[in-house]
Amino acid sequence: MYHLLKGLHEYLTRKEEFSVIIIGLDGAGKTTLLEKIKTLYTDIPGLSPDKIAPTVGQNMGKITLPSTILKFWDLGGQRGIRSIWHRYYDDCHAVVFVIDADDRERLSEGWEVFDSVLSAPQILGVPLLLLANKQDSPQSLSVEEIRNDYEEWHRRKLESARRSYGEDLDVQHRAERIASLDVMGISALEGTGVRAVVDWLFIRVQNSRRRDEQA
Ligand SMILES: Nc1nc2c(ncn2[C@@H]2O[C@H](COP(=O)(O)OP(=O)(O)OP(=O)(O)O)[C@@H](O)[C@H]2O)c(=O)[nH]1
Ligand SMILES: [Mg+2]
Repeated sequence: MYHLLKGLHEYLTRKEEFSVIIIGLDGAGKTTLLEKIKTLYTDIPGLSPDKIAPTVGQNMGKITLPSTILKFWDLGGQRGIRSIWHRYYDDCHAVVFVIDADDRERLSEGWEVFDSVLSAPQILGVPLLLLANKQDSPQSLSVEEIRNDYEEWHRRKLESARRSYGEDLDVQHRAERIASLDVMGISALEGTGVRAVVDWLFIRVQNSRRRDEQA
């Protein structure tokens, strides 16, 4: 009887675990975001920003939500480390791409990398969120400006690709993904917008799981 009740209790209180990867260029604020998420959602506060060093490899953090555990993988963004990202693609349920909206000089480098993430076959159907970080900085580009900048960059890239190689078969699919792309503004440093990001992830991982089950 005890085992039966224990089993029933475990069944009723079980939590499903989903993996979220946080990627983007070095210095975009990924680890600052993960540490802020830990502070807001766990009993153990995350590292304060002055204790955060560039990530060599990965950091992991878990948070518990109603019937759900979100497991975050914050991956190093330096050029030489980006080659490990793809190893996490097969097992992730959502992708968060962080852009430094305060660093105009590295925007096109960021879009180049973002574009390769968008076209990675393993994550074509996975929920993807673009974050315009550092909104606390007065010079930072707004969410609208970030979206426009990416669309403009992408349009220019397509034009030059068309000139060199003709029409790309993948264009239609990519255009749809960009049109439905969600972009949110946050300050990982101050925590503004961070709860909205976690809410978005919570809803999207549940919805995409349901679609998997129906398929
Ligand atoms: N003003 C401001 N600065 C931020 C914000 N988020 C991060 N930073 C700063 O940006 C710098 C880089 O932050 P990290 O979190 O280490 O960046 P990262 O994306 O993890 O970098 P890598 O680990 O090298 O890939 C640090 O000096 C942070 O304090 C933010 O929201 N606002
Ligand atoms: Mg880091």
